[in-house]
Amino acid sequence: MATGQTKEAPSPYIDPAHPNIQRWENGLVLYNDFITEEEEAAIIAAITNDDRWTASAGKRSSLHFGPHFDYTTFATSKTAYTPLPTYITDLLPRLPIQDYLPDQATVQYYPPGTGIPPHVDTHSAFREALYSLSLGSTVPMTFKRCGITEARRMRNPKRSLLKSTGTPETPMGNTSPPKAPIEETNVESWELFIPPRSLLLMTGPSRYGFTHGIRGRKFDQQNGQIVARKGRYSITMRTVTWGDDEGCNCDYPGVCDTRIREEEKQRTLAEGTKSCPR
Ligand SMILES: O=C(O)CCC(=O)C(=O)O
Ligand SMILES: [Fe+2]
Repeated sequence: MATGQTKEAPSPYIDPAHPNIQRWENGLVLYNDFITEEEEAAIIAAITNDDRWTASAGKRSSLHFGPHFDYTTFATSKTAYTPLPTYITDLLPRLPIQDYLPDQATVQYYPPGTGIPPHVDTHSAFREALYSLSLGSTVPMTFKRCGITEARRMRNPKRSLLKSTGTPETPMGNTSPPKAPIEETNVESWELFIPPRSLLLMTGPSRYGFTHGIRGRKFDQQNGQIVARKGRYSITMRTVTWGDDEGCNCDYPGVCDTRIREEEKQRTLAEGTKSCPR
């Protein structure tokens, strides 16, 4: 159900030969029934058996595989590493893009009422394809085309990828006093209901130039019905770039960490030139 400017997702393109696959113009693809109910139950059992979970009632919690995702740098840790479990490696040969495969995964549990703030996964940290496998409950995910608001938020020093104070509960790390809201009109923003057992793939603009996030609600309005959310697990799978920072030419400099770092470097140089006594 639309909230503010957020609308329902536009109609996807569906190839009649593959009715389970929905594609959007911005590069988003949803593979419905990517896994069976039996596979879902087995994966949930394996996830819940992991002895690294710590009690955090009523909060989103996560487990990391491959190089651990670091919520202070919004990239992967250079030191913390856990091998991918077989319930993830077994899925790799079935992923739609086989040119390169995920080597990092974050498993998250969302109790009803929790979500994840809108964010763009760090451009420089991961290759293009981002996957999210959903288990347990349908949730609406909001996709918003990035504009001035996101560019400003990404440049907030408290959020900065270099000086971030972000925590797992605030991946955008934006903890400063709110600035005057920016008037944005006609910004593309829509909610897509993501069912359990589906695989979401973000590529192109949906990966680089749209935020994605989940509002923390206990109930959702879906097709005119109020539906209680259940607990949801997701497995986000990504391919680490391993520090091959070759600059970036993406079409979204406003939310590109590589460009922001370059801006900061230029600003520091300019300030150094100004203060340098002749
Ligand atoms: O839970 C999800 O499906 C998405 C999680 C996500 O966006 C992330 O971990 O970056
Ligand atoms: Fe994400």
